[in-house]
Amino acid sequence: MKTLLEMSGVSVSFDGFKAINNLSFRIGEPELRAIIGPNGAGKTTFMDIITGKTRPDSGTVVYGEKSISLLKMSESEIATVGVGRKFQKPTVFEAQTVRENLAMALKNKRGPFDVLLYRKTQAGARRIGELAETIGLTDALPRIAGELSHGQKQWLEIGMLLAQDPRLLLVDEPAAGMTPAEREHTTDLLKRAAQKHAVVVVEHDMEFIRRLDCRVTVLCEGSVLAEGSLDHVTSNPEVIEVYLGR
Ligand SMILES: Nc1ncnc2c1ncn2[C@@H]1O[C@H](COP(=O)(O)OP(=O)(O)OP(=O)(O)O)[C@@H](O)[C@H]1O
Repeated sequence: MKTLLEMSGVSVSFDGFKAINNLSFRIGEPELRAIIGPNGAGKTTFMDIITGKTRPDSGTVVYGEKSISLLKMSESEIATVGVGRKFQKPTVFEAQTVRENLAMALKNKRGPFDVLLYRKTQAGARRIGELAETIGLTDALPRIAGELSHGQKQWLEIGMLLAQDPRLLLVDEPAAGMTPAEREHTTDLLKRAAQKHAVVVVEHDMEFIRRLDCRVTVLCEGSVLAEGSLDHVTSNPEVIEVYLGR
């Protein structure tokens, strides 16, 4: 597995408080990685640094074969090189159908006016079909997105991110507000996405993480406290003390 993103010695302070403290992290492509840690551990800040929303005070973040520095790029440039982010709250176009949402999200090199045209091309229709299958919304394609359940909206948004062919997908607390059946579907979906992409999932729900069955990074006070299989990290006394034992 080749490395897609490597963060080394990254620190960031907010008003003198070190939210990220000499953090080093590496993810391969493809790979599925879960990030856990107590409140305030720096999980959101970690993702903000990758997407360019927060600039670190020191350290490096390099990406891709050419090891380009993400720290020199704007948020939109970082998105263009293939970093997609899914926030906790779903943001789909509620008044459009599932099919239209996916069509709008498809990478379209011909400009915005051709979006609906693209939908009608064979390649576009095939890709929409594939995406719908990946996210388990094939039967829902003609439905208005606003009528979907919370879980279905989350899957649609993941599909919209996948439509843009990201190389790295950052997913923030996907299990929140989902039914047990929706959570199960979501873990399957993320595992499928991680066969081709690098996928980082920040989540508190340990059952969800167990189902992801992937390498886990434990963050604490802005640094990596432990890393490895879920069984490995959850048997670490320090992890039990700061996170699990509370
Ligand atoms: N813009 C900011 N200004 C000041 N402090 C901040 C800012 N962003 C984050 N912090 C602080 O940095 C620390 C890390 O926050 P962060 O949101 O990254 O943690 P987290 O692991 O995502 O927590 P949670 O699990 O609660 O979402 C916290 O103590 C937070 O209060």
